[in-house]
Amino acid sequence: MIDVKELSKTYKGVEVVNIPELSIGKGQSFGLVGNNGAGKTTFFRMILDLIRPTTGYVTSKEVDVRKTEDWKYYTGSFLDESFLIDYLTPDEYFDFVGSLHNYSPGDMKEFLEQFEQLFNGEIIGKKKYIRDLSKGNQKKVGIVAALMGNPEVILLDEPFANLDPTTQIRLKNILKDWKENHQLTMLISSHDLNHVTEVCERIVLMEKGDVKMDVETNESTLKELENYFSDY
Ligand SMILES: Nc1ncnc2c1ncn2[C@@H]1O[C@H](COP(=O)(O)OP(=O)(O)OP(=O)(O)O)[C@@H](O)[C@H]1O
Repeated sequence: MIDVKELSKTYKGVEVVNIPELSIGKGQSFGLVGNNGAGKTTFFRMILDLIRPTTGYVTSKEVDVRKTEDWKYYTGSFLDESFLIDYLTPDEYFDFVGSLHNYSPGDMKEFLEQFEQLFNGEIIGKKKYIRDLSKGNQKKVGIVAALMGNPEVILLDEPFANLDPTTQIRLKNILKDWKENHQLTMLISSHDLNHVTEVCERIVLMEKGDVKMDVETNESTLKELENYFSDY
């Protein structure tokens, strides 16, 4: 589904991403971990064609993401708040994103109903601008908007950060459900080793731009990661 070849990014002579080859299959849940500055967000930004690689390329369904817009129709993403339109209310923002996917009011109602628990009564119908929401609630808006249009692929940067424990558990269940029932390909970067190993069937660990570990998640993965980071 997503393939990376000879991908690198260099800033001022420092290589911050260097991934010779990596493939993410359709329906895979792919977890990306690594300390601050490891290159996770830079990697995701290159997948989304938000920054230009220094070398190499990313393909989605075998087409270079820099060469067409086709992948944008089946790819949802939420990397940070800059993906939102913060002078809108969540309702207005969902209507806007929904209009891009030709959602009818009925479609929208049905779609949003799935997230009632996640929203916890704080998002819909509150007449609050997105910029005035808490960081966690902004994140909920961004993640839910990224799921609109039933994407085939979703990229989420730190989806669990800023969420309260109850919401983290709800989000985990939503992500697992979408992977199961919508065959969603998920790319998730996270510092939360517990959550990411629970949600993702594959874990890639980056350090200073390089892939240091690429494993299928099993019962010892969490321990291995904890050991890796504690010995770092
Ligand atoms: N526009 C830029 N100009 C210069 N350096 C940059 C730029 N963007 C990112 N970097 C550097 O690239 C490296 C990788 O950053 P990146 O944000 O991808 O790491 P990360 O793994 O997502 O980190 P974190 O876990 O802190 O979010 C860092 O050293 C960062 O300072």
